[in-house]
Amino acid sequence: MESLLASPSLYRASFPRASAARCPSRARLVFTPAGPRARPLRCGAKDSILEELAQDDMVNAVELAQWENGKSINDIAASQGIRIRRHCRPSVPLKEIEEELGAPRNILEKIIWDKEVEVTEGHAKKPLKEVIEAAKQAPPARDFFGALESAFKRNGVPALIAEVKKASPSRGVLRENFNPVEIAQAYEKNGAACLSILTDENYFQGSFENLAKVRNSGVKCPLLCKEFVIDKWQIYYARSKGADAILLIAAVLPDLDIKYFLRICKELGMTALIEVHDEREMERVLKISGVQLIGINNRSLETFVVDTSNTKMLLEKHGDTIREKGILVVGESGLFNPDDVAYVQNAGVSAVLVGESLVKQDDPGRAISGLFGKELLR
Ligand SMILES: O=P(O)(O)OC[C@@H](O)[C@@H](O)c1c[nH]c2ccccc12
Repeated sequence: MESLLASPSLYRASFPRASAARCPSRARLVFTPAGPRARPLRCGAKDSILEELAQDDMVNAVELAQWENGKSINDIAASQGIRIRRHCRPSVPLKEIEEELGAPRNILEKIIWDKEVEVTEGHAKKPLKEVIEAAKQAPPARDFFGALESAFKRNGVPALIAEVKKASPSRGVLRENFNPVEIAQAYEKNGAACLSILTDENYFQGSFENLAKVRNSGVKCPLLCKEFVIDKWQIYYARSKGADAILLIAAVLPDLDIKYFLRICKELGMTALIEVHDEREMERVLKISGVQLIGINNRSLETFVVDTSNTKMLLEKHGDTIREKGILVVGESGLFNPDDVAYVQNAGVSAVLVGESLVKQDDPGRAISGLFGKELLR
């Protein structure tokens, strides 16, 4: 079976620089998703993306050493300050996993544990090869980053990424009569630069079907697939359904995974929105080359606490580096009125990601001028 949770950390044994002789010890240590006896690791197999990363010196010595020593993904993550653990065994009943790891420590960890199961099912339904092929057949990706840049210039207020969001674990159902296409069209008509479509079903009542429907409805805005990405399969799948951009959450993904997934996005012509919430995540992400777009989430996905001063605090500290690198920043979550938008704009964002305050109103399209205090030009 193909490596099911295909994050690069689980590809250690197939890393081209790793010698075959050392594979057996790594094979014992590497967590394979279906359990320790799942399959022999393919020692000699190549992963061209990792090969490229290594050649570009994107993979640093510490990362290489971690691989070669067969460190588990949770150890690597913890060494980078990541608190979210993976269980890596989607076919094992959750009860058994909880006996070993304890209950999920917070909602984000729970979401990720469920996502591991979901992604494995996805692989079984549609093998990676097929998904890659479908992604390559899809019409070309639209320029998500460019759309944000030009909308910011055109309007003089942060470009809007308007979110098509039915529900969330913190707020429950936001809109009963939920028609994703109608909402998307209303957003576009009223000046949204880009749209964000939630695809997680379990916690946000979203779907890939919604993404495809919006893409096929004639909406021209570039689309962000709002997903909890842990595996490259999801990126190809999102592209095959029409996504132009994908969210990568630094609280969940070790550096190497971010680098690896960025490379896939580049290959597919997609933009990656890298989400950070705290100082440590921001520092990690700023060290990764090729990052164009950073989202600062004002909401902690671990506690649900929303605090817009988070954007200000992180930009006060890192604004200079961000400007030097030409990175564009998106202020995410908890924005309700023109004062909120002005506050994050003054802090230095060029775009905002807004769901609740638009989707809850009778007319989500008209809600846009209320949010900005003026009409947006398209
Ligand atoms: O509905 P709000 O508070 O306007 O937030 C939108 C968006 O920022 C939020 O949905 C979000 C930001 N990052 C995420 C990661 C996963 C799920 C959801 C999110």
